[in-house]
Amino acid sequence: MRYLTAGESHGPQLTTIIEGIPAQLELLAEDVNTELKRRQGGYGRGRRMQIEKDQVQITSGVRHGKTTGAPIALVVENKDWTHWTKVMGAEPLPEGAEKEVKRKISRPRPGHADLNGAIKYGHRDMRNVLERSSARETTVRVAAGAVAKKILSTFGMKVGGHVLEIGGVKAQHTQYQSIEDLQERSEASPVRCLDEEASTAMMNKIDEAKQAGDSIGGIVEVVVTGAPIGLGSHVQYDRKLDAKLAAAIMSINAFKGVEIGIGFEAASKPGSEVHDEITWNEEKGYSRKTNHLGGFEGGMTNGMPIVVRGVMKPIPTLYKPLQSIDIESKEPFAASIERSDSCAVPAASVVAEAVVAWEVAKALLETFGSDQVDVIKDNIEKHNDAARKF
Ligand SMILES: Cc1cc2nc3c(=O)[nH]c(=O)nc-3n(C[C@H](O)[C@H](O)[C@H](O)COP(=O)(O)O)c2cc1C
Ligand SMILES: C=C(O[C@@H]1CC(C(=O)O)=C[C@@H](OP(=O)(O)O)[C@H]1O)C(=O)O
Repeated sequence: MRYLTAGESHGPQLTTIIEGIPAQLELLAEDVNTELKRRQGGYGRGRRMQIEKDQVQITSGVRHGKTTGAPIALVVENKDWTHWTKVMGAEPLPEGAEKEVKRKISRPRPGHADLNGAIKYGHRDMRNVLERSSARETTVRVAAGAVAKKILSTFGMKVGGHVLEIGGVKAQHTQYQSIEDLQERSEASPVRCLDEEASTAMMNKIDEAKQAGDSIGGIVEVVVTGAPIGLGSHVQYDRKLDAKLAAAIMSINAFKGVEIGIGFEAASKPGSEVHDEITWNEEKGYSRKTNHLGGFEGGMTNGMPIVVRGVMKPIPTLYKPLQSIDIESKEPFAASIERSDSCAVPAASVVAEAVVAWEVAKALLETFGSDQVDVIKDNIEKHNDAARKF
């Protein structure tokens, strides 16, 4: 199972081609659109999200609501494209037309990909970098994640995500009864936080940051339930599923850290308070009294819920200018900008769900086969039965 994405932030569309999805999986455009809508929401977003109304077109690999086993192509249009056709066209500009299009971007933003990308690829117009480094790309990663979520739900696994912290405001009440409870309550909060009091304080923080021309980051958490024991493997470094999840979270724009389970807290605790004691009964088989390690030992799932956290830095584009250097004049300047998000942590929690779902679904198919749904289902049932009695 693999996918690539293509598309620029202000180009005509974003595309993903997904390979290795089993045949006979029920998949509707609506399954994808629900996730796209969730990613567009969340308090703290800028004006761009009022322009876009993300909707997927499934152009390959699905027929009459079911996957065929062929590559799946998903396309999402950029509504903003109509304002950018001249600036972003693929054809060479006609003579004299350069003046009509916006001037070259020569002023890199601290914290964004602008300067490094310009030097690496030799672009004196940094638009060639920012168009692709933009988190607009996460639209189609969420689309691919929606397909992964469909695989997981078909085999009894569920994914939920929520926000734990924004701009230093920490959620105090993060307990949930079930994954459905987590999903419902995070959906009801404009910042996707389970703690109602903290939600309000987070929104106030976002307003304050916006008024001050600043931006803020935060922490998100993703939970996956129902994973069989043994996804991933201890036998080779590049088969450890916890490592793949860490890379997936770090691949999201602006993410700077990852924790599995209690993560960094483990540094200050004795082993007796970190390792999860093992139990067994006939009905459930092996289980754990606690889940400090977030569902992983030896790079493999242990049957407990997978718990992954990620930290997002504040958005780099600021209305309050930071100093930078114009690459043409080599003079310092204070950046001025047209529009940006002030906080995208709630939206990023949806992206985090998608990338985690993708890695877990991929590991699931690596272990149990990838051609057709019913065969995979049988394989999982047999495995779960054997693990219970083991
Ligand atoms: C959902 C989402 C929305 C984002 N919106 C913006 C934005 O409006 N302005 C901005 O400068 N960066 C935004 N970012 C962050 C940048 O894309 C990111 O900082 C940039 O690609 C550089 O990568 P790095 O921060 O991982 O080094 C957003 C990130 C995410 C996940
Ligand atoms: C378009 C999206 O996010 C964009 C991510 C982004 C960035 O620099 O990462 C910059 C902004 O784009 P623009 O400059 O066009 O306003 C965000 O709106 C999206 O999430 O769909």
